[in-house]
Amino acid sequence: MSNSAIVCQNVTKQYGAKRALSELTLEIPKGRVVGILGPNGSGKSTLFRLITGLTRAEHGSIHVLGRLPGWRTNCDIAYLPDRARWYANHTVERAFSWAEQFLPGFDRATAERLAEQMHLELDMRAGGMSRGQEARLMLILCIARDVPIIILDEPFAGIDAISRERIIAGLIDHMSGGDRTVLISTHEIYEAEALFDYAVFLDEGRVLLAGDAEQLRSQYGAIHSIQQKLYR
Ligand SMILES: Nc1ncnc2c1ncn2[C@@H]1O[C@H](COP(=O)(O)OP(=O)(O)OP(=O)(O)O)[C@@H](O)[C@H]1O
Repeated sequence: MSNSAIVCQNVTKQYGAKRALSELTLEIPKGRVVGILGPNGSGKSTLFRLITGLTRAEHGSIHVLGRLPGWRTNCDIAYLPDRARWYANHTVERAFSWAEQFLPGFDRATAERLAEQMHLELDMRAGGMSRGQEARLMLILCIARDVPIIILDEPFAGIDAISRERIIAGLIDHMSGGDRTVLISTHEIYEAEALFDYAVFLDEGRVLLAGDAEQLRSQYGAIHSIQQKLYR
């Protein structure tokens, strides 16, 4: 059985004349927390949309747990898209009930524990939440699922530093020692660095550098300083 969670071979994705991914080849091992890093427009969200089957590549192949992306592989993926929102009239409690019914692998007890840890009250309505509170709700709905792959697209965007620290601490606590593969794209690399044990640096739809975070650190220094050097 393969040790790879996701395998991309020579993947090219065009949006009209714009090439978002260009002959991208990448192998992500199972059971790692992976930082998908790169400047605006480097192709991070496009890669996630291809993995979740929301869009198709013009060339190349993608395999998720050995299968082509589609509804079967999506039962194995919890995906938090960029700029995700929840139903305004749902309280946290109602969102958890909804998730229990409709999201494969959602565990309510885990969600309630995470909500307490991330200071999110169960009777709050999504419509009355601050951006940071809603971001925490969206994140919990994703990570409280017992699925082999979790994809978080910019989970910390627009969230203040205190809330970010709280979310990252909750994530580290929740993810540590698990056997899930977690892909996280973020520009908050300095704060999120401790989360990653594997890193992929993209630029203009290609992989510039990828590998085990410890090996990269011993070779080049901290992940955030690698980023500074690569995109200078
Ligand atoms: N639906 C679309 N139609 C046209 N062009 C698109 C579309 N989605 C993405 N692109 C383009 O593809 C390229 C890659 O975009 P993508 O959103 O994947 O980058 P990203 O690395 O996630 O960026 P960011 O860090 O800003 O979220 C960009 O140049 C973007 O403008």
